[in-house]
Amino acid sequence: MAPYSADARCALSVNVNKVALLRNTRHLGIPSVTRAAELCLQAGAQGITVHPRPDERHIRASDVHELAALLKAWPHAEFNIEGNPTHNLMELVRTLRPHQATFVPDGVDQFTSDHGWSLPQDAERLRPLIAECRALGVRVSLFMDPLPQAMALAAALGADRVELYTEPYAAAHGQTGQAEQLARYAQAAQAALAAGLGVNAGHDLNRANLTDFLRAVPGVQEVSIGHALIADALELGYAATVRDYLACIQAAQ
Ligand SMILES: CC(=O)[C@@H](O)[C@H](O)COP(=O)(O)O
Ligand SMILES: NCC(=O)COP(=O)(O)O
Repeated sequence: MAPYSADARCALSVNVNKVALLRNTRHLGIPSVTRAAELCLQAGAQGITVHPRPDERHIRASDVHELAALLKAWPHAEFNIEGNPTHNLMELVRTLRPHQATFVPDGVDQFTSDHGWSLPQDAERLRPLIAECRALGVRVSLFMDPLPQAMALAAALGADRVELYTEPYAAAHGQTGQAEQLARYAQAAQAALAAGLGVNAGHDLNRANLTDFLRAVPGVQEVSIGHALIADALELGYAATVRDYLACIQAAQ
């Protein structure tokens, strides 16, 4: 894994879960998930993220296969598949070998992702699954709360990166607790970098809070953004929305 360089720009990976959620409310196949991904890539997004949950409430296994096929035409873009590796994630990783697998400790019926892995408690379950992904050439990112003391444990498991769960920061943005949250995330990122891990971030990031986060938290290589970005795209269109988010990232460089 190449170490993070200060001049590396943070990549935008668009999570298209919510396009699938809308698509699934009728049997018409619209809005198209692959078309949404293609338009976001054409506008400059550096990757596509999906979280195919076991109940297929939004992204279905068929979507994941179709997106993998689409991304073959975008060699510089990355495919990030999120999920719980003890549920349905590994079958997709073994078959499709995405650039990155993000391990998320969600339960089957969970409303949305709302916490990271508990280390060392989860360590021994994760270790062989991380090793299998790496043997397949798939980068592993662990979805983590911003706990500095957990970062060395994540690295010791063989993870390549952590994804900092950013909902607590997003909830505090624009409030009195914003600076305290940013300090938490900066400390966690510094601990991750010191442990040789790459740093990703995601959950409830949006155009209002993204630049402040990237200015305060060092070394973020990738943000995966879905809910707010797709909501913005309903108003602005995919291309203009992606360009706005890229501008938010650029403003922090
Ligand atoms: C792991 C994470 O924070 C999100 O990527 C998650 O995929 C959101 O899932 P829903 O889109 O089902 O809320
Ligand atoms: N890993 C975070 C992600 O992919 C999207 O999260 P959100 O922007 O939908 O909250």
